[in-house]
Amino acid sequence: MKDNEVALKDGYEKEEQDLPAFEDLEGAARALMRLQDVYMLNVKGLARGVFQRVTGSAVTDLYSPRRLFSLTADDCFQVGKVAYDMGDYYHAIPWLEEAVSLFRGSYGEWKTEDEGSLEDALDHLAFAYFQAGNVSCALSLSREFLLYSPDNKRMARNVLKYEKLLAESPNQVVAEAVIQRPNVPHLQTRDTYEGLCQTLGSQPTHYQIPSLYCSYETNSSPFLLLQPVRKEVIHLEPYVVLYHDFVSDSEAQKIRGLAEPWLQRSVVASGEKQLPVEYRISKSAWLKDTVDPMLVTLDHRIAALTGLDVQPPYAEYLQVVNYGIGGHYEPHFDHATSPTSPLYRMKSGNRVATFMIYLSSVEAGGATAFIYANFSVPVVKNAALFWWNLHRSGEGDSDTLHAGCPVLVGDKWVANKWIHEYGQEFRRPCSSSPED
Ligand SMILES: O=C(O)CCC(=O)C(=O)O
Ligand SMILES: [Fe+2]
Repeated sequence: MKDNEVALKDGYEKEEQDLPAFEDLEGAARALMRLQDVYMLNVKGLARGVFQRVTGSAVTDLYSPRRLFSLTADDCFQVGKVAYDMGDYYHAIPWLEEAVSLFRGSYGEWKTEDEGSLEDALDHLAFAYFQAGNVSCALSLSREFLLYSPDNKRMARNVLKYEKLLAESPNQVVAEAVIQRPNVPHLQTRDTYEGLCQTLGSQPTHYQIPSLYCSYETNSSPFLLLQPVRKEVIHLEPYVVLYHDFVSDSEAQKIRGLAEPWLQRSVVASGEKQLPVEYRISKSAWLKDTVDPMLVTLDHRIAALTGLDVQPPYAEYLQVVNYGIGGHYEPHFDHATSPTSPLYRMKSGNRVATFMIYLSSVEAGGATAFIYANFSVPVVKNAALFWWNLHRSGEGDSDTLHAGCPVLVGDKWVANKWIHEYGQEFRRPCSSSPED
C-alpha cells in the first residue's frame, strides 16, 4: 500500500471508533420497536416524527413535538431489516412497508448515505410477507421488484413459486395473515405494564381517595423542622410516597455531572453474576459519599425523612441512572428474591427500602409503574419516591413489582439509594405478621 493510502486507512480506523457500530443501529431499532409496542404508536407517524396512539379507528396524540424530525426511507429500511434478521416479521412488515412507500416516493433521488434501495426493501418485504403466510402480497411485491430488476433470477423463481402456491390454494389470496407480536419472556404482566405506561403516570382517581393525602413532613427532625418537605402519599399497600423538591435544580445537575464520566451500560443480578440485559436499557454509575460533600448532605436528608440509617454498609452507594430515548427497566423487584443474589455480598441483609430521586424531567414517557398495585408515577423533577420492598417480617413484598417505562421523548435521570435491613432494627421494628 502507498503511504497516503496507509495514512487514510489509519485515519479512518481512528475515526471509526467514535462512529456508531452495528450494535448501536440494532439498539436504536429495537428502541423504536419498543416504543411502537408499549405506547401503541403507528409506524407511519413515528417515521414522520409524530407520536400517535392508534386504537381501532381512534388516533390520539401522545406527544406533540415542536419540530418534526422524520426518518428517511433508508432509516425505516434499517429498522425493518433488524427485525427481519431476527425472524420478527411482526415488526419487520410495517417498517419495511414504510420504507417501500418512502423509496417509491423518492425513486431516482439516490442519497449517498443510503445503504438500501427500493429493490432491497421490496425484496425483504416480499419475503417477510411470505414467511408470515401472506403469499399474495409476497407475489405482488416480487413482481414490482422485477419491474426494476428484470434479470434477477432468484426473484423470477420466487414469482413462479408464489403463483404456483396461489393456484394450488386460492384461499391464500384473501387470507389475512395475523402475525403475533413476539412474546417477551420476562413479561408475564405485559398488558398491565404497558397500560400503566400509556397513562404517562396520570392518576385520575387519586384525589378521590381520602387516605391518600399531602403534608409537610418534619419527622421530628431538627433538619426538617427548619425546612419541611412536601410529602404526597401515593399508595398505602405497598406504601409509596413522593417527596417533592427533595433536591434543588443545582443539586440534581451536580449529581448528574458527577456521575456522567463514570456511566456504563447497566447490569442486573443474574444468579451470582451481574449482566447487561435487554429488559434494562440504561447507563449507570455508583457514587461513593467521598466523591463530594454534597452527597453526605443528601444522605443526612434521606436519613431525616425516612428515619433510617443510610451509612455504609446499611445502604448502598448512590446509583445514578441515565435513560435515553427508548431506555427502560421492565417489571422487577429491587430486593433479592434468591439467597445467592450478589446483593447479600454487603452482609447487611436484603434491600428493605428504595429511595429514588428524579434528577431530570422527561418530555414524554418514563413513568415509574407499579404493576400489581396498578398505578404509575410520572417523572417529577427533583422529587423522590420512597417505598418499602420488604414486609416487617423480612419477607419480600411482591406487590412492589415495578418498572421504569420507556422514555418516549427526552433524557431521564434518576438516582437510587437502596437501604438495607441491618441497622434499621430499632428504626423499623420487625413483626411476625405477614401483612405488616
Ligand atoms: O426509572 C424508574 O422509574 C425506575 C427505576 C428502577 O426501578 C430501578 O432502577 O430499580
Ligand atoms: Fe427498581
